[in-house]
Amino acid sequence: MDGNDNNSGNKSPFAIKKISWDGLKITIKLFRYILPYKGLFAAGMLFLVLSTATSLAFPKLIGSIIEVIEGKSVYTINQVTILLFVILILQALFSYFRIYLFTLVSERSMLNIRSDVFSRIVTLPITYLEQKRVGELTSRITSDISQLQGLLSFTIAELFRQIATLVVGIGILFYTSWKLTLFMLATFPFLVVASVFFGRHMRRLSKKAQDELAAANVVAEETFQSVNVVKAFTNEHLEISRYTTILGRVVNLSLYAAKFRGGFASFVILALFGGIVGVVWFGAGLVQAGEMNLADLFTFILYTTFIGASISGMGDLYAQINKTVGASERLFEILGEDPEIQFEETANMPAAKIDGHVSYNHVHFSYPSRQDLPVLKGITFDIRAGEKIALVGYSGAGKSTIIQLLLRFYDYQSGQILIDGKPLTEYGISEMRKNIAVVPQEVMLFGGTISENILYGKPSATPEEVYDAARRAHALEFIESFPEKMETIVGERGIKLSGGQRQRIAIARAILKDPKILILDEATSSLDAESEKLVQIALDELMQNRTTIVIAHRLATIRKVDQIYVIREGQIVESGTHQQLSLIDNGLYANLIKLQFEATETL
Ligand SMILES: Nc1ncnc2c1ncn2[C@@H]1O[C@H](COP(=O)(O)OP(=O)(O)OP(=O)(O)O)[C@@H](O)[C@H]1O
Repeated sequence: MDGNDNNSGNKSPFAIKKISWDGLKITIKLFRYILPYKGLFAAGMLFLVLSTATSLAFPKLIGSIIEVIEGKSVYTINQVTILLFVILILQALFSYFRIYLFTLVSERSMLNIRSDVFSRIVTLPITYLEQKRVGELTSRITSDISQLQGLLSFTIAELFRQIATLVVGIGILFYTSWKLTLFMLATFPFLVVASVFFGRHMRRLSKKAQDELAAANVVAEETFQSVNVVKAFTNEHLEISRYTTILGRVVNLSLYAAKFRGGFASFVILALFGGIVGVVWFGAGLVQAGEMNLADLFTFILYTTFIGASISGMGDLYAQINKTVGASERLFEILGEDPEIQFEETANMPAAKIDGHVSYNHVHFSYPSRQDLPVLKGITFDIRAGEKIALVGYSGAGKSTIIQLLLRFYDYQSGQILIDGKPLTEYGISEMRKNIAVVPQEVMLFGGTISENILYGKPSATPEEVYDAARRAHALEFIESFPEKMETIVGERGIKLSGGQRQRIAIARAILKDPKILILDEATSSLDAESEKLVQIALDELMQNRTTIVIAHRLATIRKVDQIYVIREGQIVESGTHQQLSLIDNGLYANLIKLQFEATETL
């Protein structure tokens, strides 16, 4: 499965595809998002037809003016001019409604696609999301969807207009003078062949430039995301040169492409006007021979320019459709992935009623991305409801992995995890996660107020409950010291909270969630004594009457737990209370204690 998933990422970024039938079908499938607005869309189409018709009537009317000048018309110049104005006004009105209606439909349907793609992304399993870069996922809901929007608000109209101009225009031309039409059409193959040739090459170049630009964006994004690391390593210079190197490639490619685009534009001018000169020459002969009148020649030339412009625009249009098909395929790939949970479930599913008895029986696991490397090799332990245990061991031993399995981020390969005697897999993912709260090592706060951040634990909580949770987490001490109190903005654009303060917010979140099972991933860095004491008191409060698993990094804090499991290379090598384990001669736990003790001594 994973291999297949990766395949799409391995395709050469420069591979240029023809618009495939399958791709088109996918794009058409996305049109189901327009269905709710089909009335508006049909009205837009009507205005498109009308505005195209009025623009096609234009050359005919100019021809009529010539007829008036030649004295061959029953109308006066003023009458024809008024008609021209009426047509102009109508065209302006029709275009206005066409643009407005198409934009309305595209904005509304894009809103739905965007939110569907976003909800699909957040409900996809971690295994899928891990393979993607954040920038890649972001560009799905930004540039790919904008591309589709372009299709709706611009490309469809252009496509229709150009095809209509071509078909109706050539029809009128045949009607006016079939001889001149055949002559004119004979010059077209040049334009068409050259358009196809140049168009294909241009697409290849612009795809390359786009890929390079995307790579540059990834560099920029990664730099901004970890700007602290960049600065701490004084690697600004490295990042700037990484970015400018890629930008240089983008510019070179674009300049190379510009040469072609320039050449193509010159060619179009030559071919188009050359064709017109040819038509004028041939047509003038026909007029002289009395086979055609002057007004028809005028009309003819105007239609020819319209048609020529349509044909030369076809290449661009093809490229647009090609890009849209690509974007739809990528969007559909995401929409076609199976989510781990239904989006409605995350909001509405109540927490499973459990006591919190957790047992692991011979659990074996390796990560999907590294299947050959067993990470857990037969983990067995039992935590009765309300008991507290700690997982201890060197970095990389598998402690966090044990927790990730409980949260169902991944599925284990063999063995069993039971909650209250029932296999974990028999519970719904959401109903089980609603019973678990995690106080992570690094607390991440969302941009917003403190109260919003605490509410993250239970979005339906009342302000009193939030206040109470903050009090029990000993967070009120610092929250009350801010002038805006609970409404203080934190996160990227707000004030920065200290590590201990952020931890107490996370504890308040967990208190509000009121879970049966609690996971404490201890912060590796120690807090100052005062903060440490407050966090510890808050944690003691939180742990009461909950099954608790502590991933312990600083052993001083776990003396009170009921049982300690020492993990080494995916196996439990020692278990017992702090007392029992510290007495084992040359035991791993005893050694870890000694190491930490020595480390604190030397500080
Ligand atoms: N998402 C992942 N994909 C592949 N391998 C992973 C993934 N996460 C962890 N591992 C690997 O699994 C092993 C166990 O990692 P784990 O994070 O469980 O260790 P840990 O005991 O929690 O370490 P630490 O104390 O440093 O957090 C490591 O070898 C790690 O490289």
